[in-house]
Amino acid sequence: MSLLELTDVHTYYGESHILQGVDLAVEESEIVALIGRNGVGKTTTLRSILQLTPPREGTVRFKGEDVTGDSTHDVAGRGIGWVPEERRMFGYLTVEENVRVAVPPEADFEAEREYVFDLFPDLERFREKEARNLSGGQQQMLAIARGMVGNNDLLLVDEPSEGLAPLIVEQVVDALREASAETTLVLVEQNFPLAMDLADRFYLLDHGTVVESGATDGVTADDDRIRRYLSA
Ligand SMILES: Nc1ncnc2c1ncn2[C@@H]1O[C@H](COP(=O)(O)OP(=O)(O)OP(=O)(O)O)[C@@H](O)[C@H]1O
Repeated sequence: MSLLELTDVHTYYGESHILQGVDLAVEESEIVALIGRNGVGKTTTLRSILQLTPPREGTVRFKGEDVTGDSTHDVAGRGIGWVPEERRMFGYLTVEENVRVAVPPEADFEAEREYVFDLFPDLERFREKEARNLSGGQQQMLAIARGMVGNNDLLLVDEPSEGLAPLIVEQVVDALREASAETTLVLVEQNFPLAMDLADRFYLLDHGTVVESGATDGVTADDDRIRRYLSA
């Protein structure tokens, strides 16, 4: 049984048929990258998993259970964390307060704080700093930390390297590697070499379906089967 399984998922925004039968599976402790041009449905796939935009057809299974049509709150509560593209944090709250608001009421805040600060010691140094005063890389790290809170078994990360300078991207990659020792990762990533470097496997999307997939080992952007879907 796979940790996450999407079968023939069709998702719409109004009348726009965005996902047109997505099939994918993610095994425990893997890092899986979703790649493809702008607008092919990568973010929509993450939204479909979380039931933020529930699929109209097909099924999403997590830990063997069909979660299609469940509330996002319930799906997340089963152990799925989300790091949205826009990072969504509270700018006027400190790093520590941002972690605090991510901790579910029933969880132990002290334990969760220790867990994320152990994982990301840089954040501990900035714990009193307001999130709006962090650098882009530090904000991304905080967003990842917030996604890790609650002992999630799966973390969905949307465009972690977007808008970051190369040196900062390296820090974020390190943070994701730290995270992956603890949890399974599915990431949407536009930076193709980075996606191949970080992930174990990839799914290449085009027009709302998976057109290629496999191990990332040795795959380059020059690969014919990749190039025709990535170049404009
Ligand atoms: N809320 C929405 N309402 C209507 N259409 C949407 C909405 N969000 C996204 N779309 C459209 O759905 C399609 C897929 O978007 P999606 O964000 O999943 O693409 P993506 O592969 O993640 O690309 P990007 O890197 O641009 O985010 C696009 O054509 C986009 O314009």
